[in-house]
Amino acid sequence: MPAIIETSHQRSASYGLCPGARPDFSPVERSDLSVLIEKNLLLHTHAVPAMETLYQQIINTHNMVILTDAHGVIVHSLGDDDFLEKANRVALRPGVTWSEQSKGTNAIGTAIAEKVPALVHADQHYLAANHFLTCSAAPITDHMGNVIGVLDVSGDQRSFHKHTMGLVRMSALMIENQLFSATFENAITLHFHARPEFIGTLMEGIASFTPGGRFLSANRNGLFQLGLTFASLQSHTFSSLFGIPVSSLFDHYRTAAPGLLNLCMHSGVRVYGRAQLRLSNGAHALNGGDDAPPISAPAASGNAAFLAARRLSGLRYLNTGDPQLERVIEKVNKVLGRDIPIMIMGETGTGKELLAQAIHNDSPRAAGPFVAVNCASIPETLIESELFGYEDGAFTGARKKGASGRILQANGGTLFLDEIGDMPFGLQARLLRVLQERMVTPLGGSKSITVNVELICATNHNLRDRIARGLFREDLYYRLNGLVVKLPPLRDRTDLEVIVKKILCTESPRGQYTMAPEVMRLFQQHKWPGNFRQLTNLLRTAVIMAGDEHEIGLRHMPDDFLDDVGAAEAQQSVVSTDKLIAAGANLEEMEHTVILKSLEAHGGNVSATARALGVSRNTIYRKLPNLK
Ligand SMILES: Nc1ncnc2c1ncn2[C@@H]1O[C@H](COP(=O)(O)OP(=O)(O)OP(=O)(O)O)[C@@H](O)[C@H]1O
Repeated sequence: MPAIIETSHQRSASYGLCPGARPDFSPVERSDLSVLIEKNLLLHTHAVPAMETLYQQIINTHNMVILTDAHGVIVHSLGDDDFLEKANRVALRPGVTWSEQSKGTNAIGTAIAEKVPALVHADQHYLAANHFLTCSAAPITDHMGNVIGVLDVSGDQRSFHKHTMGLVRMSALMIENQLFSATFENAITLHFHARPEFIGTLMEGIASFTPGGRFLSANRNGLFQLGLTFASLQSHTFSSLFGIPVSSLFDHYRTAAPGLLNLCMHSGVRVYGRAQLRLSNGAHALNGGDDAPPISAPAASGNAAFLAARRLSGLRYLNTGDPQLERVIEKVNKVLGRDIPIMIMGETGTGKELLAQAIHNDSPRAAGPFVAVNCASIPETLIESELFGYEDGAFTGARKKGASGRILQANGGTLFLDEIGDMPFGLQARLLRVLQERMVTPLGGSKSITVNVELICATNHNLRDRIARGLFREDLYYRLNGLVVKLPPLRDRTDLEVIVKKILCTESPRGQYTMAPEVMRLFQQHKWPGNFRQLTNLLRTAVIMAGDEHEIGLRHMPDDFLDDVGAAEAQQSVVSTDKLIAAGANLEEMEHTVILKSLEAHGGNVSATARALGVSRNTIYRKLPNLK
């Protein structure tokens, strides 16, 4: 008999239980049962979906799935009818307690007593009346490590299956992780694992920190990976555990970088991570995708922790030393909170949305919602209902209860209309009316609702040009352009090196990567048509390519980038060949010059040079035998 069962039998005897005795079957009163469910509501809410999924795995196997509270009282059960009848005979039903004190050795009671998963099979049960059972139970713990309930699968002992225990443990873990995610408000949470593919799975570690970086708690796998007990973690902070400031985690979250953070734990073990911010109104957003829900306002304004978290994404974090951008920030700062619409111009990827979010975060409306709408990405037929909302049954396909619309959702906060130049002409008049009257009327509705939104628009079109072509209303244009600011494209910024360092730091917060000078030179020359979006993606890939190497060189650059810069190089060479021709150089000399120039640009990397010039490496070696 396993040691855990033997110890449990001794405990059962010490409770004065007799193996042959008829156990106490009396369930609690029905009314007490509702109090019990009420008391365990959070556990019940998160456990029921997991129990249903678990039940689907074991359906028709003469088993049942059971949830108990911390004392072993059954709160909820699901089971096969034929087995339920048998189970009833031993009172495996809601309201009955299965603690060891009441039933002797059994999986539920023993899991609670030992705080570990327990499998109790047939005659391992203390009471002879329960020998026909086989039971697998796993305790469910809260964020402090306290057992708050037990998940159990019990069935006829002839139906024993060796995988049942594994299923129960995984389901209990799933419930714990869900409870953990619902626990902390105003916290930044790190989801981490040594293997990136495990993030988002049951195996991930989850650790929550206050916005100031103080450790709050970690789930079971988080504690395991950190290698510290819950008690000893209480004195830790994000930076004492991961060696970087918690602001890096916010930075990663703020830039919505789809890549994972590469972190080094205090133990020296490397892990990958992703940040999640949970705010006091229950709104949360996972980084890593355009479909992340917008952050909306907390119920009560003035929440210090919430505002602290927001400020970490403010305007001053965008200022990396470029004088043009400094002027933009200066101007914007002057109109903050003055009810002046801001129009942001700039090429794609120059950070228009990030600037709009930073303006909101620094404005007196920071505690209100920030709602972003991209007018170019919503089909013309849907944009009206998306913006203005609609009443019950306003059009075919409308949701039964209607929808509030994005303008109303931004009430009390900021509405960011991206690509405003693409707003259908017909709707522009409606938008103008909303801005002038500060009222919105949902589609199909007759009542107007007062709204109070700060408006920020962005465009990369020349709106004057669109007005001249009859595509944009002049009156709306004048209503929108209170303060017009222009974000410089990356190629015109003087702070490229700082930007690169900042992005590298976000991608790999320990700052272990530097750029090879020849790559930086190419970066300075490149036109960056995709601006920040292109640069961020390129660096993200380069960091992965570099792996354990500390310097990012040309060999870590993607081919399309090398092709682009190669083509530009070649063009520059053509210009200089004019000079060579004028100087009377022959073809061979010109070829030498072009190859040498390209080699220089590629830091002497023959493969990159060959790729850029569209020839094989052998050709390069043949033309420049001294290279070998
Ligand atoms: N200053 C910055 N530092 C780091 N990353 C930035 C910065 N500005 C923008 N980015 C990143 O570049 C990407 C594009 O930014 P954003 O969406 O704000 O640009 P945009 O001008 O609104 O683009 P579009 O015109 O295509 O909508 C985002 O992933 C953003 O996180």
